[in-house]
Amino acid sequence: MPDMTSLPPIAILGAGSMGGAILQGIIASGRDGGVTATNRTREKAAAFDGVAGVTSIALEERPDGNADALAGAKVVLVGVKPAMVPDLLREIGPSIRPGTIVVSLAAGVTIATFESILGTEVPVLRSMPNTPAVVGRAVTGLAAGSAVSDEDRALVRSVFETCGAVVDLPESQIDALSTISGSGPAYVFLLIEALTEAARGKGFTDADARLMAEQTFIGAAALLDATGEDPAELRRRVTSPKGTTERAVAVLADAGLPALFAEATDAALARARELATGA
Ligand SMILES: NC(=O)C1=CN([C@@H]2O[C@H](COP(=O)(O)OP(=O)(O)OC[C@H]3O[C@@H](n4cnc5c(N)ncnc54)[C@H](OP(=O)(O)O)[C@@H]3O)[C@@H](O)[C@H]2O)C=CC1
Ligand SMILES: O=C(O)[C@@H]1CCC=N1
Repeated sequence: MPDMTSLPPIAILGAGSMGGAILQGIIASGRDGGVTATNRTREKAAAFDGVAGVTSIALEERPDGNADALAGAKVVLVGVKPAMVPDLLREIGPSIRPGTIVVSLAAGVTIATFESILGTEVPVLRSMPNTPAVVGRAVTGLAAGSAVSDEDRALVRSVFETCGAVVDLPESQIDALSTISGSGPAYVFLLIEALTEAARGKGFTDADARLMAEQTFIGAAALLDATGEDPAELRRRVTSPKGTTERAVAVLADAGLPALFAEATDAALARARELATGA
């Protein structure tokens, strides 16, 4: 039986692409115990106006909104851009009550940076979710700082489990995970865009090109999900010996696709290390 116990009250400071995706995942799970979301502008806050269980605050209307959001929250998700994290932590530090758990969504920013501003007694975790949280299919990496108890960690894990799968890992591996699953949806969408472009190039209408490319990705992912088979075996079943797919796959293999992904993820990792220094 799925766990339907209510989550504690949660604050999401910065409910944009990622914080907003988690918010939607939590609400869709039906397990929310009340979520307060803040954004700078009214335009962004409006996305969650009227959503049951959500209090959506625009800081341009309510400048103390972040502190207000913290008032009743047990878990605080920090969802602003990495460069904005230190200023936000300095702002909210005085409002953090004993027992409040702070969880970063930010790429690169270390637990040590959080602790240097909030104090080492505040429980801090780093998470690295991805946007399929919206549909409950996220992968979230979770790393805990030294002030985090087993109970805190289990609670935060249960928050992210409403949005999909959770991988516990040491902080030293979270940037590497980010290059795979954090950024990964973008790689998949890029591949879909490229296949759509190839279809347009073969004379298909925009609508047909999109349908062919998008439904092929969705169908292939659903097949993988439903069968649990090795992707290499599923690929083999499409690739008839001396057939057409074999020729196409040979072109992609000759282009060094695995090496390209290794290079791309290395570049993402290097950027995460820059972000850690505030660059
Ligand atoms: N996008 C993704 O797929 C992923 C992102 N992340 C991380 O999530 C974080 C947010 O990224 P993303 O969601 O893409 O960025 P967005 O710009 O979409 O979201 C950031 C949000 O923060 C709001 N904001 C700005 N300043 C404040 C403030 N002082 N207090 C409260 N809210 C504020 C912004 O509101 P407004 O627009 O009104 O200014 C905006 O809605 C980053 O640290 C990123 O590394 C992690 C994993 C995946
Ligand atoms: O691009 C970024 O920096 C964030 C982290 C992973 C996905 N988006």
